[in-house]
Amino acid sequence: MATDSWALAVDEQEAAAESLNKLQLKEDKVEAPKPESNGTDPVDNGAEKTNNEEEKTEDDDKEDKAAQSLLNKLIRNNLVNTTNQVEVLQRDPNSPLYSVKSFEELRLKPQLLQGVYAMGFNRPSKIQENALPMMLAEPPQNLIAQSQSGTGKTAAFVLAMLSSVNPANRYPQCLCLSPTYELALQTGKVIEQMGKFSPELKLAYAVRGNKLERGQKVAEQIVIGTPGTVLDWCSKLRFIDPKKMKVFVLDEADVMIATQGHQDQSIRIQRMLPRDCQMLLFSATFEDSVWRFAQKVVPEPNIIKLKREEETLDTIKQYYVLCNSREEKFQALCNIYGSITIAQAMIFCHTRKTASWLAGELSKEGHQVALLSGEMMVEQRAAVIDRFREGKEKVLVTTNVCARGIDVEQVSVVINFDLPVDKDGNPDNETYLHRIGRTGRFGKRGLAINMVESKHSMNILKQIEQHFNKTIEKLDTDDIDEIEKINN
Ligand SMILES: Nc1ncnc2c1ncn2[C@@H]1O[C@H](COP(=O)(O)OP(=O)(O)OP(=O)(O)O)[C@@H](O)[C@H]1O
Repeated sequence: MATDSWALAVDEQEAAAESLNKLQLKEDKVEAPKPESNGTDPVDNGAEKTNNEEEKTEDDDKEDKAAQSLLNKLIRNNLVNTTNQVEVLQRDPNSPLYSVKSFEELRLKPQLLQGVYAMGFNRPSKIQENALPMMLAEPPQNLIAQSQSGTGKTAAFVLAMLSSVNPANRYPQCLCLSPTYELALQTGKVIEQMGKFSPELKLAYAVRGNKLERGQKVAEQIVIGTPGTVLDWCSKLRFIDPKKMKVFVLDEADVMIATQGHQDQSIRIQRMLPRDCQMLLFSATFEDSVWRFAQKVVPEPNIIKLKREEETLDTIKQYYVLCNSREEKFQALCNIYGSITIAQAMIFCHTRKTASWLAGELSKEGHQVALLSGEMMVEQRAAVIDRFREGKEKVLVTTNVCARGIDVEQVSVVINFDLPVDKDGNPDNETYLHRIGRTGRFGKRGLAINMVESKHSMNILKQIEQHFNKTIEKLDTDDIDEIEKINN
């Protein structure tokens, strides 16, 4: 497998850099000054927010699905540990259900099997067990597959594409759509790695900045690209003949539909493909909007879903600490650090401003602190997470960005310096679960400590307690004996 003429040329780096910059979230906005605290007991203080519960600015850690997906790929080098079961809905329930426990059973071409093993894959993942036989079946089967990120979807459809290509034919036979330039590049890398022992198979990148001569035809058998450029190559520019496609993959459908333009372009591309082209669609999540899109793109699909493991907080001890101000919260944190041994901790703040203030204060106290926030480039975030994972820093201060997906085994304590709330100020239970789920992984015991600084945040805490039907106990951080007990 090689990328020849279409491998990104130097003069196209500009487009790449521009595209990468898009992943950089906007700069902090200056926040309006807040009124002074009246200094009364926050818990009896009405439902008002205190001066320390800053409003999030609109752009503060705006959710960027493409950035999160890229980050997950950059920081992950292994399959997500999952014991989940797969649910398979076959289009033809009469055909025997077939799943494989080994790659040999798939009767892959020897070079591909070699590629699979060279990547360090010993056996198929849960989703691959069921998806691969379906994708490699004769006649080809359409598939809509949903499973969490990191469960092996990319590897599965790459194998399906590589298997169906006829290397003797020098025109595109497999087309894969990715939502962004960077994600296309990541998938391209997997295609190159897995196709390493098949030098006759070639890959082209249909991404912005990759220009061909007028009248030229793509000779590579596999094309990976973003919807806008692929559409141009298939229609206006006619670099590709869509009628010859055998496999069409739409990857990261949930990220794709976050951009309306991409959704429309994908549908237009799909309509140019021949009826017998195999359609495969993958997504990590499946809200209604994704389903509606999937059904437009994939006719008569087989469906594979990974049943979500019930997330449980049973192994995590949860406490709250009552404070009056941001400074008191910080003091409580210092008391906790002074009393118990903490291998590694993650501390979550509501805004970037609080996070950087807290990181500064903790550094002054002599802690090795890493700060992770939304205005960093995705590559920088990945580097911070890697360092933390390696134990170079013991404390990671962060906002909601990156609450998901970070998997650091050493994290023994999660601190909600600010409780998670949604944009309307209501408790964000899902984020709470994700945050405190950073500790207590794989059945280990973990500790979660919530800082409460007003009646408002106490109400939020109570609602979180009710939602999870789990008592969150009060902790007096002025009492060293009491703090020591929580670690037992
Ligand atoms: N059968 C396997 N055995 C071991 N590792 C695997 C296997 N399949 C995939 N992997 C590895 O697991 C990681 C995640 O796989 P992959 O990227 O295919 O997941 P994904 O579900 O497509 O994730 P995303 O939703 O983020 O795109 C990769 O590092 C990949 O190399």
